[in-house]
Amino acid sequence: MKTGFVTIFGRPNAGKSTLMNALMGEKLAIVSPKVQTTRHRIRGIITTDDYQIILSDTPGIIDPKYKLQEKMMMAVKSAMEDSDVALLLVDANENLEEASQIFEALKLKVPSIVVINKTDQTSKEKLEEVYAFFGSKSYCKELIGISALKGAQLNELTQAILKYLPEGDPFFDGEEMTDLPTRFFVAEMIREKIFYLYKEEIPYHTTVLITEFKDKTTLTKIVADIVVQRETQKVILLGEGGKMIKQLGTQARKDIEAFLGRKVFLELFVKVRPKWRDNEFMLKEYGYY
Ligand SMILES: Nc1nc2c(ncn2[C@@H]2O[C@H](COP(=O)(O)OP(=O)(O)OP(=O)(O)O)[C@@H](O)[C@H]2O)c(=O)[nH]1
Repeated sequence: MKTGFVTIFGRPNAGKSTLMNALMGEKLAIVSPKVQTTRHRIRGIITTDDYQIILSDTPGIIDPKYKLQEKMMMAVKSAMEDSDVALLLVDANENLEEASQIFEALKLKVPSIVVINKTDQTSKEKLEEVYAFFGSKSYCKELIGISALKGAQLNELTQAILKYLPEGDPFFDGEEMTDLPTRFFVAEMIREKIFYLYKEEIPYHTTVLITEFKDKTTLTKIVADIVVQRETQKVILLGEGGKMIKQLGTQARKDIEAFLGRKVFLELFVKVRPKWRDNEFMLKEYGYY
């Protein structure tokens, strides 16, 4: 059996989370059109009779400006240290030179597959240019074009990954899909809705903390704090007469119900915690290690 750790690296918005979900056939990682949606390393486990791939989605690689972003980059680093294969994901339409510089700077010691994403919205000529560009790079063991969104060429990608995975016994039970707790995904689903519903900086100043999670006979009761940095952000989150937070709650609850497969009672509170993104203690409390 082939077993090993595969990490998806790439710049913000390359489509890492979309690829992770497409390979898993399940939505584990949250996705949004905004950059820096992913803040943690998220592990998904794919087990078949022939292989176990332990896939990691990582935050987009950036130059950190505040402590939260430093933590995000530490998540990238820790994923780097225990991978057998790296997927270097690039949006076919992004700046290739900048993407390549980042891949080079990772100084990966493991085989790297350059994965060109978003081929569904890329012209043939442009794709040829991208292939030629990465094909000549020394870190590129293998080159493959996909569309994570449309699910194109994913079998080919899996076959390419398997070529480089070592033989070994599975690390996880075949039934397990992730090593992260349910609460984590619930908080992420709320966070995803914030990325969709609120404009500009709001999602970047916000985090979500699950404070209560109780399975009752007919439903699961979930209470969460939405943490922001300033009073003005709290006002925006709530919206006029609480309109926005109500919408957020309804949308998040629907996703959580589908995820848990049972009815959910979701209660949301907005808390102001000045400068939480730069506070080591609060970052820990909110799950950023
Ligand atoms: N057209 C097209 N869009 C895609 C594809 N893959 C991802 N996207 C879109 O690109 C955007 C970013 O996708 P994500 O999966 O959140 O990207 P990410 O790399 O995880 O982003 P960060 O969290 O910023 O690191 C979303 O709007 C996706 O729907 C693709 O193959 N084709």
